[in-house]
Amino acid sequence: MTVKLDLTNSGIEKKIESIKEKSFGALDKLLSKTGEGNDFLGWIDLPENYNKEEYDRIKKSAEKIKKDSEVLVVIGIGGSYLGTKAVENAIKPYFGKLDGVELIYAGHHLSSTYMVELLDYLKDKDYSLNVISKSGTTTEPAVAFRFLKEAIEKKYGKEESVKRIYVTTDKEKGALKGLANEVGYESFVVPDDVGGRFSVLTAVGLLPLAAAGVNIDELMEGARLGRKKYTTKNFEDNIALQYATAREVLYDENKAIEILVSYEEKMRYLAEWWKQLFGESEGKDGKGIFPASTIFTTDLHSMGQMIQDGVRNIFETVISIENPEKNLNINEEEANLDGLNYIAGKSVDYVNKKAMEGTVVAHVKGGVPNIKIEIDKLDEKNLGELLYFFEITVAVSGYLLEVNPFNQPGVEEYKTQMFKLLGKPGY
Ligand SMILES: O=P(O)(O)OC[C@H]1O[C@H](O)[C@H](O)[C@@H](O)[C@@H]1O
Repeated sequence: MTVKLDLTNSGIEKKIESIKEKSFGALDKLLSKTGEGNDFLGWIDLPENYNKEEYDRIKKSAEKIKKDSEVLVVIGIGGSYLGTKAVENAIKPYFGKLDGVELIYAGHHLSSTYMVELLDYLKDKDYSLNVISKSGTTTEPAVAFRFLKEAIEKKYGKEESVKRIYVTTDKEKGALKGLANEVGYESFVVPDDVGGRFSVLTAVGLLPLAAAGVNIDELMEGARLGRKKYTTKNFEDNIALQYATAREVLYDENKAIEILVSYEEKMRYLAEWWKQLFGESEGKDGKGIFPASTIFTTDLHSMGQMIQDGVRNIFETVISIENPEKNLNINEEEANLDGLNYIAGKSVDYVNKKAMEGTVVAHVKGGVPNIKIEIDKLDEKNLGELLYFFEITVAVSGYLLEVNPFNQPGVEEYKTQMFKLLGKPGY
């Protein structure tokens, strides 16, 4: 077992028994494709059932990008960039990069300052663009692409720039597809039945990740393992089902906020990806657990007070990484002026783990139930499995909540209001 679940500090182990059957029903609905949103279930079989020709083309394009570019600008928002950023940040070293290009993100907000500074930064870099939008019509990446396309064409000329632009979008719909067809950009497909927030294991995530030097074969292998484990119709063996059930019980007990906690800074963006996955899937019809995230021990010094003593509507889900990639021991110092000799001979990770254990005790005592997810180490394979684990969990959770986990009608509201203010035709 690579991903493990520990519910001993959740305080609800007995209650889980009582809704086990309901959870089974939810998983069954998902796997038999009879629930709401069943036209968006392509992600379930994706680890096995993906387009092999396209997968090879992704690898070839990644090699070409590595050869002719120092930077790949990933243009996308929401599900079109968060999975990439989550995996990239979890895998790459803190300082420097893997054996691949530097990924720079664009089109994930509308900061004019960012765009000016990015265009300036790219001036003396060799770069390529990967514009990613399932709908092909999202404003933020469209605006960014307009600027970046102009810049790349100016730098390399029309002909060469076409070979440096990669488009990932719907197979036939949307403005981006139209443009790609017209100009002849190398294109990749976001399958119809895979929603944006479930698309990290399609070309959406795989092309930029491969270009950055992430091992996408291992990522897919992990997801394949996840598919075997988390589609199992056996409660005792299926920890995604157990996690979804625990969340449902806690929500029934008015724990309306879930904080995803990690003690590893590299997991910051995995939590951002998780927030979109859970927030967009569950938050509807006046229901849903609000997904939040913290990195400890950093945020214990800022959010710790609120978690320990504030409104008791929180539970925590801690992702613990058993073995850090790297570790170092704290040395003994004769003078001991900093008073740290009591931990001399211990490793930094040992201190981190004790902080984790102590925090669990403190928060549980303070009325914050704790769920622990454990992985043995942070690598592509475990990440692939973890991504898939969360995807199954959120689908089952959504059905338990009796919402459609696969749409996001609420997101349209801000767009409508913004378009009205901008004077977009038809609004
Ligand atoms: O890939 P796109 O179609 O550009 O969508 C990007 C994102 O924006 C939308 O507004 C949705 O709420 C997200 O689910 C989606 O991931």
